[in-house]
Amino acid sequence: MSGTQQTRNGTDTDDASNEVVLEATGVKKYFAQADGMLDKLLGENASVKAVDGVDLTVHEGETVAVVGESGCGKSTLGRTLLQHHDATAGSVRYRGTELTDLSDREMRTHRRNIQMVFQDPLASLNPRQTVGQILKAPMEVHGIGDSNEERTELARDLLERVGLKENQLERYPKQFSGGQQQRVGIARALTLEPDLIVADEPVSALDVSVQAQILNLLQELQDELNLSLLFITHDLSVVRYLADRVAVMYLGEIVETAPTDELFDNPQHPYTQSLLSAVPRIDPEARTDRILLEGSVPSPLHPPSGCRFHTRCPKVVPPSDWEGSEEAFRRVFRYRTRLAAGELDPEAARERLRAEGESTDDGHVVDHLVDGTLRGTRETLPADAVTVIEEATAAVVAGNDDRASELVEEAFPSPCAGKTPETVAVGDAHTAACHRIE
Ligand SMILES: Nc1ncnc2c1ncn2[C@@H]1O[C@H](COP(=O)(O)OP(=O)(O)OP(=O)(O)O)[C@@H](O)[C@H]1O
Repeated sequence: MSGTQQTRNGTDTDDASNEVVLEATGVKKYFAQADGMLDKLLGENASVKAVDGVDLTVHEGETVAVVGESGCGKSTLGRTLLQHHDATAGSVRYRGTELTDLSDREMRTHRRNIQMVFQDPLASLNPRQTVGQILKAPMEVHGIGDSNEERTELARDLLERVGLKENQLERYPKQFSGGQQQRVGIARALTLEPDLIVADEPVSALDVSVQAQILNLLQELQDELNLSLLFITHDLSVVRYLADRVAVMYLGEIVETAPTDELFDNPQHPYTQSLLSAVPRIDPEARTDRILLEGSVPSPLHPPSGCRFHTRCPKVVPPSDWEGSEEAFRRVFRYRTRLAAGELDPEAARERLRAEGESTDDGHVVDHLVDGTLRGTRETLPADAVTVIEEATAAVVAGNDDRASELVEEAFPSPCAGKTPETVAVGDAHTAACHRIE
């Protein structure tokens, strides 16, 4: 990050004056693939690239949000930063100390400083312990408080601090509402007086009416205790008033980082733009049409080549010698993507023709699939492109999928599929990785 900005609690986050609490560089977390039959067929060395080269910095008193759809690797990133997972590669420094080099025993001391709040508070609280026991257990391990009475007193203070009553110390987690359970989860995270909290979807399991209360609580605590907060969420609307900076994650990579207001006002990456288009905006001028992304996040077992978002990107870049419009290119590129995903289904087409009493020979099936693909846009495409679509579809119907893929990959190349985009600065403290802005 460069330059100066104000954190939500009013302090400057100037590189020169504001200390870096957490600095992740090139962090990767790959999981060995489970030992199933399909996995064996896919190759022994296949690994799930859940986090794949992430750089992230959190300054003192700053809230950084990591956002992205489900399955983008956000939780894995959070857990890897906290050393709950061993990083496959990369560096994680907490106030200058390299955490990935520490032994378990050495890490235990640092855990005091970095705590986690989980999505499902009930699952993360021991049901057989009272709240008092839950709060006092970490204090005992870390030698906080000289006596049980002193620890009980500290636990009471914590409960009050998170908006619960001190007489609730003897209750069990199940006796609390969801929002109250999350308050207990937050109190537990605070027992060791950490200076960094990683909150993984802390409100997404709660009723909407309770979400704002928990977000307010986190913000109040942050102001009061000068905490740094790494806030993980799939919901961009949650971060608007909470985060100082946002890192947008897609399929294991950070694709855009910016101060929150800048990200909302001037998003650069098409993925960010599509996430933002789903956020309700009060200002009518700021409203944009909803950009619907097709499909879900691809498997991190075999992530797409080039820009990982290219298979779903509504702004995929045509090659320099493309003769049609950008819109026309995106249509043929979509065909290429569908074909690669095995979504062109000759048998379903044949069934439909049969049901309609039409001929089901290969020629008719090809025509039916091509018509479905072009759907009244034939005239808007260069003639060569139509020919390629016809030939590739014929290859699919003949059972030669490899030939079909070859044809479309050669005829409809895109820098987005061919080359990984560089992360470039697009403004003050604003970076993005997209071929459109290189
Ligand atoms: N222990 C594991 N072994 C194998 N794959 C895993 C493991 N943990 C996560 N993954 C895979 O890594 C990818 C990223 O998962 P992760 O939970 O980090 O994503 P996420 O963005 O936090 O999504 P969600 O909000 O749904 O948890 C997913 O494809 C997931 O299936």
